[in-house]
Amino acid sequence: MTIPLLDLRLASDPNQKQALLDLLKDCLFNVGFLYIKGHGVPEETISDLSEKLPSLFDIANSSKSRLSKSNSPHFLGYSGFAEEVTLGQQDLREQFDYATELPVIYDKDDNEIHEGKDFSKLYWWLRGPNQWPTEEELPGFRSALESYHNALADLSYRFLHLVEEAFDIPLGTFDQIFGIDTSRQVSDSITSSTSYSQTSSRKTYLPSQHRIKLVKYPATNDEVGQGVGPHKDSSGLLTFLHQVGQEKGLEVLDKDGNWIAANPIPGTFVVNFANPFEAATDGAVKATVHRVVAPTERDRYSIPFFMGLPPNLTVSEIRSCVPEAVRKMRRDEDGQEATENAVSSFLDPRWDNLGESQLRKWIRSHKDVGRKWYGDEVVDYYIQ
Ligand SMILES: O=C(O)CCC(=O)C(=O)O
Ligand SMILES: [Fe+2]
Repeated sequence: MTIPLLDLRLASDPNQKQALLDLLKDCLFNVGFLYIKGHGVPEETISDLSEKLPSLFDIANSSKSRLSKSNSPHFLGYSGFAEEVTLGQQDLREQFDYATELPVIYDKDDNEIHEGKDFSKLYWWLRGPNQWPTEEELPGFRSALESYHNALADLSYRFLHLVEEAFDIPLGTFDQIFGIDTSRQVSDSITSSTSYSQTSSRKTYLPSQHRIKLVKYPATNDEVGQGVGPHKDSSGLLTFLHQVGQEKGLEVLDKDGNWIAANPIPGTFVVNFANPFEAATDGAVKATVHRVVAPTERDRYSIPFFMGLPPNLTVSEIRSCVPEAVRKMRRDEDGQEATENAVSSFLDPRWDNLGESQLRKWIRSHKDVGRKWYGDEVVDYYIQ
């Protein structure tokens, strides 16, 4: 089985656009992952950030400690080699987590009223500033990362407009949940001939927090190891992954349970569908299971961008953007019960707000940070 490669430039060619949308539908409903090219992100924006990664991971240990995630209630910053665990096994990688630069809006004192087991507003504390190396430590890093962030956010909105077209729903249906006017991208680059729906005023959301991970998988010198264990992404709706250089290791699970290599292809991003997408579509689009086999000879670097969702968005609200015709596809295939099981593993009704599932995810993968900032009672509640 080969992973489809979609050229997004075909979206602006009236003769080829339908073929692109048909292929996208196949990726959404049958394959589960894809590469994209012709995505409009300038090559220099990608290389400016990618080429700084070796120096970023080579900064002094004292700088890494200063930037440690344990300093951040927002789970932003550095985590050391093999500090994260997937499926009970250590991941052989180190990473820096960054996000849309946002001010802290969470007020701890305001939330003291939530006593007992009501932690339902704590997720606002995930929003907050990044931890940056100084200009002396890594010249130009912050501006390279911010440019990359902005370009990928723009790409994610444009890509979502194509998904809307593949779902046969009005262009701009999802715009209302991003709290910004994405109509500019619609007219700029996807199409000028299709109309899009006006954003509704029923509920407004603050701008999303997108997340970017900068990852290094050091060469293991011939030992086979787990770079990152099999998982579905849950930090947003869609993931756009840039694999730096030619190091292999990424594998995706196909419908028949086979691991398929998703080797780097220059000029492309790999696109994954994340858990909230699976929930929004009632399992019609399944979240992609993937893993990374640790490289044996040369270090491997990668940059996943996770398209964020507003934390106070509920699963039922995002579901209401997806038409019944799409959501029932999974039900027709597997029956009602299978749908419920697939979706409930991610979204327990106890944490219906996406923000709460995010907080739970971060606490589960970094319990020490959780205990330090959120306390034992909260951590024990979420890891049960
Ligand atoms: O490094 C990669 O290629 C994939 C990383 C990944 O799947 C993740 O961080 O969620
Ligand atoms: Fe992932």
